[in-house]
Amino acid sequence: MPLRLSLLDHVLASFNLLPSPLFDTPLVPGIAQALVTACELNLFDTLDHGALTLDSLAERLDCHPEGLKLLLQVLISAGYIWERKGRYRNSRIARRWLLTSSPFSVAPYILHSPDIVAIWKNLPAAIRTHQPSLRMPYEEDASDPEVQRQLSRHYAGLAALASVVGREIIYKIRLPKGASSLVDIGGSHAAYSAMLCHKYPHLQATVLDIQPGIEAGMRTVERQKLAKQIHFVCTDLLHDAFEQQFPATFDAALYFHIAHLLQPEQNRALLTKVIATLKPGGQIFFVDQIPHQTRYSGLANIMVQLMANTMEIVGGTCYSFPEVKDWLLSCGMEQVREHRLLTPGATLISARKKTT
Ligand SMILES: C[S@@+](CC[C@H](N)C(=O)[O-])C[C@H]1O[C@@H](n2cnc3c(N)ncnc32)[C@H](O)[C@@H]1O
Repeated sequence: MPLRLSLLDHVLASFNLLPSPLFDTPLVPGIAQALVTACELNLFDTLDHGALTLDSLAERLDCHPEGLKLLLQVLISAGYIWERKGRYRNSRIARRWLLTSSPFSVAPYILHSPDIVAIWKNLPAAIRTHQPSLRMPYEEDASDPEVQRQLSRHYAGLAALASVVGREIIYKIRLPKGASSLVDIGGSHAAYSAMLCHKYPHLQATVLDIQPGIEAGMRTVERQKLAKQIHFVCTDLLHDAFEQQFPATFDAALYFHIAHLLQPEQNRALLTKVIATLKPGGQIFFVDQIPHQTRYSGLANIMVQLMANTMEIVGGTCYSFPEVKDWLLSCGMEQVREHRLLTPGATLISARKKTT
């Protein structure tokens, strides 16, 4: 965690004797930049095979030792690096969450985070006008090399996030008995479909997305050798009648992190099409940042609130459980249930398609 307060800091802060707003900025953004810089330099992976002295680490990272020392000091204070007798090594946090070799690595999301921070520069305009001032990244011209790089960071970041939050979600998902087919709406990187295919080896998953998303998904499929189980269909979810290609075809649908991108009427229209692709009794699994479901976690609260602010800038929003439930019931679903997750910031909702 970036801000590690000593007991004295805590006591002074609790008596309101410290200028706490100065910790939120510029301290936290400064620590964030140090972390992004370390990931861009590949610092944590370089320390994966053991502790190194400043000079040998600087040589491997092609940095000046005196410059690198300053960065290391911040990373030590923030809890990412340990130093002993002049040798530097990864902390437990860095080993679990930042190494390419770790199945829990969120490093790709850290590398993507400056793109999110750049969106926040438009927050004042969005708050004043309650109008989007930027387009969604998916609406940008995907033939532009800079947009391609940005989308590639975005999908890699989302896939990394899936490796963290996905385990708990996939553990909680119980597909209908004998289920053999799944549609993953806007599934792009295919990480959730891949986890479900590992859990249900007879499952066939179809990922619907735009071409740049599919390219990210194909990399996952190739890495995890799932070409026989995961297939891709390039479609515009909002404008194409994909449900005509798949009438009552699937046992289950994933609708993960899609709702917050869309207006309520768009969600209702898209869900209607998705549900038309489900067999009677088929299930939909919905994951998103849901406000008011997170009273148990301060972290979850702030994550959902920041997501709502981000979406305000690009024309989306975060929806409450009653709103989602209302869409699902009006689209012919029943048994709408909310499943609490320990991982902060996401909520799983499941529902079943009526059989009559
Ligand atoms: C926020 S991401 C969610 C990705 C994935 N479901 C997850 O939970 O990590 C939204 C996804 O919707 C896809 N998408 C956005 N607009 C789309 C459209 N009009 N047609 C098809 N896919 C779209 C994006 O490419 C992206 O993969």
